[in-house]
Order: sequence, then C-alpha cells, then structure tokens
Amino acid sequence: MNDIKVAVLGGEAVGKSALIVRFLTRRFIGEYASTTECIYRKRLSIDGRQVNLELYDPCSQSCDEKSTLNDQIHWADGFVVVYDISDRSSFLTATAIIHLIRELNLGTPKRDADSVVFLVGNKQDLCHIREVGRDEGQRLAAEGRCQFYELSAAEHYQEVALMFSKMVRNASLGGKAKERRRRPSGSKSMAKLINNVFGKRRKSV
Ligand SMILES: Nc1nc2c(ncn2[C@@H]2O[C@H](COP(=O)(O)OP(=O)(O)OP(=O)(O)O)[C@@H](O)[C@H]2O)c(=O)[nH]1
Repeated sequence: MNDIKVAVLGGEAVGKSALIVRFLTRRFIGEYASTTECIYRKRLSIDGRQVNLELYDPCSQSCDEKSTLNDQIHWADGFVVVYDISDRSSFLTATAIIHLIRELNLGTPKRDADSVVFLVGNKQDLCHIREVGRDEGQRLAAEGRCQFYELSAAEHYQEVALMFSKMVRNASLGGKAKERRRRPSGSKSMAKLINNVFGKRRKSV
C-alpha cells in the first residue's frame, strides 16, 4: 500500500485546519484548537489503489523558523500552500514558502499538471474584501510550477475534496522514497480531530 505524506503550509489563520477538516469530515468547522502541530491519517482509494494518506497541519507558530519549515518540506511528498485571498500578508508568506520549496528543488514536475505543489487561495467567499487578485495567484502558481486553486473551505466541499484527491494522485504517481530528516510529531485520530473542535480564540469571519 502507498504511503503519501502531504504538508498543508501557509501563514497564520489562512484556513489550513479548516481545509483539512472539510476534506476529512465534509464539515466546515469555524473554530479550532490548534496550538500543536499534528498529522491526520486517512485511508483512501485512488484509481482503485489503496493509499494511506498523512496530512500534516503545522501550528503556525512553529513555522517561524526556516529550519522547521525545511524539515516539513523534506518530510512531505506533496505540498498544499494556502493563503487567504482577503489577507495580502498571507500571500507573501505563501510566495516565500513556494520559493523555498523550489530552492530545495523538490516536487519539480515534468508537466505543471503533475505538480505536487498546489497553491490554494482560500476564503473565496470573502471576495468582497479580497486583497489578492486571482490573476496574482495564477501568476505565482505559473512561476512556481504549481497547480492553482481558489476555493472556500467554508462553502465548497466538492472543490476541496477534488483538490486533495488530485494532490494524492499526483504525489502517488511521482512517489519516490524520500529522506525524512525529521518527522513532524503529533498524530491525531479522527476522534481527536473532532474533539479539537470548538476550542479556542479566533476572529469570526
Ligand atoms: N470566511 C471564511 N473563513 C474561513 C475559511 N476557512 C477558514 N476560515 C476561518 O479562518 C479562521 C482560521 O481558520 P483555521 O482553519 O484555524 O486556520 P489555520 O491556518 O489552520 O490557523 P493556524 O494553524 O492557527 O494558523 C477561522 O476563524 C475559520 O473559521 C473560509 O473558507 N472562509
């Protein structure tokens, strides 16, 4: 059975956990207890093949150091780099992460359609207060040889599920064993994932 490791990276409060939970549970859960990084596991069937998916959800604070980000990047087979379309600074963070992934020369596709680096502009439902144009996202994705998506964890289940399924497919096709310098710690079962909900802080949107 294939093991696929996907890191969901991005700035603070861009909706990384919301996207993961939407994919895993079909639900949008607005408030999160996410003070620690964690890995969610799911068994999937992709094109008739069984895949063990590990989704890494970092705690934003732990992304501050470049070395930590390097470790996350080396661990993963694929990357979903998220920004919030209503927050320009999150786009700058996503830009830096994509440049770092490319500097490390990982996930370089033969064709852009096979990329294992996806750029996701989340919170499309907030397009009335948009700070990042769709064309800017498309441009960054083209430069970084990423696939580009604009979607809303709050409103789109199908699009979110399709995006993750495509990532798993691409990562399993390109899948080669990687040196795993540091395995991000902290594993969560689905039960713990649900228990994390309704936890903490958050601006409401
Ligand atoms: N309007 C809107 N809000 C969203 C969407 N996705 C997430 N949010 C909200 O954005 C806030 C942050 O979401 P999280 O999923 O916790 O973001 P995160 O990137 O995991 O956050 P950290 O790990 O703490 O940095 C929460 O208040 C969510 O309800 C979306 O698609 N639309």
